[in-house]
Amino acid sequence: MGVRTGAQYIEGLKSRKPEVWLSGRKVTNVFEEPVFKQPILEIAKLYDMQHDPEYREQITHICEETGERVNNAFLVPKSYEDLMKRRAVFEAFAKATFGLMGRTPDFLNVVVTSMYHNAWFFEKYNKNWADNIRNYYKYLRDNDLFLTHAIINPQNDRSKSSHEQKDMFTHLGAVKETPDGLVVRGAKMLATLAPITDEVIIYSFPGFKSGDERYALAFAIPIDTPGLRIICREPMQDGTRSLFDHPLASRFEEMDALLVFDDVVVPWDRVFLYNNVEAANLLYPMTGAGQQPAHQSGVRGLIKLQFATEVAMKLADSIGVDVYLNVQNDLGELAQSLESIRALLRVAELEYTITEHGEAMPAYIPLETIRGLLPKMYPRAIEVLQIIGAGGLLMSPTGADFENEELRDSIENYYVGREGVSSFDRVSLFKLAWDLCGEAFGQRLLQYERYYTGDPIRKRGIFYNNFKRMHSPDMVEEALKVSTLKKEMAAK
Ligand SMILES: Cc1cc2nc3c(=O)[nH]c(=O)nc-3n(C[C@H](O)[C@H](O)[C@H](O)COP(=O)(O)OP(=O)(O)OC[C@H]3O[C@@H](n4cnc5c(N)ncnc54)[C@H](O)[C@@H]3O)c2cc1C
Repeated sequence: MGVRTGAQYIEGLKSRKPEVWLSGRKVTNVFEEPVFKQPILEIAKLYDMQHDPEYREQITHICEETGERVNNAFLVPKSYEDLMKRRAVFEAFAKATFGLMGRTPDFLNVVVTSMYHNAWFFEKYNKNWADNIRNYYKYLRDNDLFLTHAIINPQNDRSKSSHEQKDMFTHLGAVKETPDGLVVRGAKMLATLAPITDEVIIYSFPGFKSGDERYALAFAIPIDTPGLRIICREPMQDGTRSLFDHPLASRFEEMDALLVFDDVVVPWDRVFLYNNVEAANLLYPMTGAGQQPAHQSGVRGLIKLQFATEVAMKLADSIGVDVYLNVQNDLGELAQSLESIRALLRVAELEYTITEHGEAMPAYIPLETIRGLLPKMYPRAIEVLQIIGAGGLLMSPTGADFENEELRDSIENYYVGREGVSSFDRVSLFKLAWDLCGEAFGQRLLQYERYYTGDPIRKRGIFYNNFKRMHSPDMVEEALKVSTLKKEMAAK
């Protein structure tokens, strides 16, 4: 089939009946559910972009194997030019969503593409696993599917490993083997956008210990597989809020969910790894499943930071406070953060390496530096928005107030900004800013930036250990050479 349209994506959703729980009730029709409707339409727009002459050549290519047009997320990058083709789709999708949707289809399609190219890793342990990941990649690519993923065990007792939890199947684990497939039971988190995807892929961050064999798993199944229950967190909007009052929160909410597997049968041809602690721990670092999507996250993070910076600049300008040094200082800081991330991303792309298996890999150090800095820079951008908007963020009337004749004079007089900024423009802008920095929607966006790629504290620890391994302190050794004391002592 090759690239789908938005309508085909929606048809796919309508053809499935996943078990989705939302605020205490079972959702019977995902597409008609108000909470999901607008986010579905936003994702559908991304699928339509693949056919739009403005984007088509930049974000898709003709697949050598099938002759069909497919998304660049499915391109195995072998050169700098290929990395740029992938960047084009990351950037186009991120710009279309202002960087506010992190798990757009390109994210996990890049993960599976990288696993496919590194099927040698699976082959080391089991030939069937390698065949399965190769076939799965082709299935995804040729049907242009949208995945969610759940790679974290639920937060129960973090001081104990999976096999030490009170219940053997609190964390997702294998129950038994059957001729039809592997039976799995237990939970995984935090499957963003799960209700509106086609399939789910399960794998894990490293950290399994001996005794955790049954939890050392990787597989993918359709999102409506019997026994798979999707329990959504409380929604942050009810799907009926006006676009004027909530221009972002009403459109871009990414639902997060806990996945519960109630004796789900995973067909054997969908099992990529099982019962092997070593393989489960090495999957993430050895297959590019961590590093390749960091390119997508870096591009997406840059656009999101750019968006927050632009909103802050426009907000300050609209009420004339950017004449003050303190405000210029805060805005200058955001602009410098933005430029730092932009530069790091370029370095990651320009300093790419080719792995021994022929895959172009954006550079680890700058990508991980982005991952380490954004969880500090983005919350700071949100703080600056709150500081500059101050009380004005809490005085916006609603769209309904604008439409009421009786209030017209008051609204037109008292909500205006600096000269040339009408009350309508000023209030619209402040509402946009409040969605980002005040609404529960905005707080989730902030929490996403802190945690979407794992615990930033442990990530930075891992980064430092890798940096230390890759970086010898030559300058210090050079500086210490001037002292002759060591030689004199050795001579004695
Ligand atoms: C908005 C959002 C969307 C997400 N989307 C997805 C998704 O689509 N798919 C997915 O799989 N995951 C997703 N995640 C989950 C994300 O991967 C995790 O939040 C992240 O890995 C951190 O794990 P945790 O939340 O369980 O925190 P924990 O690991 O429980 O950490 C909680 C606190 O305890 C500390 N801590 C815990 N264990 C240790 C330890 N061993 N050593 C030192 N300190 C420790 C941490 O530093 C942290 O402060 C999402 C998260 C968020 C917030």
